[in-house]
Amino acid sequence: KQNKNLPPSPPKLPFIGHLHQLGPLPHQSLWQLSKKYGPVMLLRLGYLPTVIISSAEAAKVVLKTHDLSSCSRPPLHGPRRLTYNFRDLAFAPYGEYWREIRKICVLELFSVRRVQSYWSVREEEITRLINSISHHASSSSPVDLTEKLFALTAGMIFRIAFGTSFQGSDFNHTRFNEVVQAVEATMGSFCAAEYFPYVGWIVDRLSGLQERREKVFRDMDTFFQSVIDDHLSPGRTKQQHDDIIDVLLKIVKEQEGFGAAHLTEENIKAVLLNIFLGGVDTAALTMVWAMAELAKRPSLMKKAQDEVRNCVGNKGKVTDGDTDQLHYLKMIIKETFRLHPPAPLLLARESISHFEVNGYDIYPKTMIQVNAWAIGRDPESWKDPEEFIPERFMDSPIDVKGQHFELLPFGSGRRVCPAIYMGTTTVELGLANLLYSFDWKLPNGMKEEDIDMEESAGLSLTISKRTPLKLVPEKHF
Ligand code: HEM
Repeated sequence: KQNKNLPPSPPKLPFIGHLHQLGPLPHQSLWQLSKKYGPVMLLRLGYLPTVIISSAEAAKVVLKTHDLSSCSRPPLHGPRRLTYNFRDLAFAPYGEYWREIRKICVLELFSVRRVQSYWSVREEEITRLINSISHHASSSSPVDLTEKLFALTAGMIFRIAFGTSFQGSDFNHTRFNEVVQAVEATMGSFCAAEYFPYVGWIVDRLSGLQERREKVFRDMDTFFQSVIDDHLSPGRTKQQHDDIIDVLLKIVKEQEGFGAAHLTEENIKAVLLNIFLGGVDTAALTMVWAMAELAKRPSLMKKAQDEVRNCVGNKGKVTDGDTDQLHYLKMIIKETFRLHPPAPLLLARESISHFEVNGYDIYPKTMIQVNAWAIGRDPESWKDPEEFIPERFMDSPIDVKGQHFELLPFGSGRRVCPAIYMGTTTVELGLANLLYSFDWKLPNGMKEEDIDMEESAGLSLTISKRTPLKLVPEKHF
């Protein structure tokens, strides 16, 4: 194409293209590159043409103006096997199947009504968390908040999906955690076949990746199948509320409300995988980063505690209905999402048809990565972008639902996270209870500036804090 106007690119190396530019924290390397090459940049990752978007303005053009042209997902080798050949929601290409499964998930699994019906699960799991932290408070010993908050979200999602708690189930939750972690590690592993067609699979076979992926797939499949079989067994006692497997099994049985495609148990397992990958890490990471930012700034911590304690009084715990009034806490959460979006590059998209961004041509089958992490730090959109200032959201209309392109923790457009309500409810309730029930001190000898705010390196879809957050709780209520 003679007249094509491609986005700017850094110099590339033969064969590997720009892969060497990615570094251990790809969103940070891409942010640095965007300062030189601009908010719309073209990279070649091996053979894969990839456009990186790093400003709110360009993100709006891609995710809003040209949402339809850019809303597919690249058929990556990493997730292919683990999602039963893209029979899930998150990695499925755009088309009839994705539209139908998305409709079901939005209406049946993530609706406000459904999420509210799980209020008792949330409250019981939070009570369990508070009780376990109270043990540390009585001995004034530091508590590993990273571990506790991951246990909280895993416990909630496990019960919401499977209708039974870790404690009351026949399923070994240590085994379950191992399976989920192995899936995440495999998805995040460097996969040569992604970038080098025809020859990459040889590298993956030699490095053992293919074999590891196959093993992880078999473990995950066996686990999900045993839970499904348990739900189908005639002797099973019915729970008060349908869990996610009940809802999906009903749809598979009746095949109702689903268009041309035929749903099977494989689709249930693939969607369950999305729920575990999407639901556990994201909310836990957000709470860990928020507590770390507050521990660094005791005056903000005190302000948030005063708000929640004044609002809830002596009730003993914060419940679902209370969080609506916690305006300062909501500002803290937005500020945490701005500086620490759990999925810094969202999920990769793939263009379906030609369109233009800032005058540059984007051709079909181009991978598109929106760097939400870089956009949250863009001085064009934010004053003092590196500072943690929740008050910046006072009297501001900016929210996280995908309409304000300077703040995109859940993405935007057709592929926006379908579980925003579920995610924010968990984060709000978890943080509100931690702030209500305890005062938080730093372990002996540690100063605010000693708190490690570095991110852990890796190719995984989410970013965590490099070191676990350990704080000493003092019981308040
Ligand atoms: C703080 C919590 C959460 C954050 C920050 C978050 C973030 C995201 C992001 C950035 C995307 C990609 C959006 C895009 O491509 O434009 C996404 C998609 C998705 N999320 Fe979430 N998420 C959260 C909670 C959850 C939960 C609790 C679930 C399920 C239980 C979930 C399930 C999904 C699914 C299935 C998709 C794929 C949607 C599609 O491709 O059509 N997420 N999420």
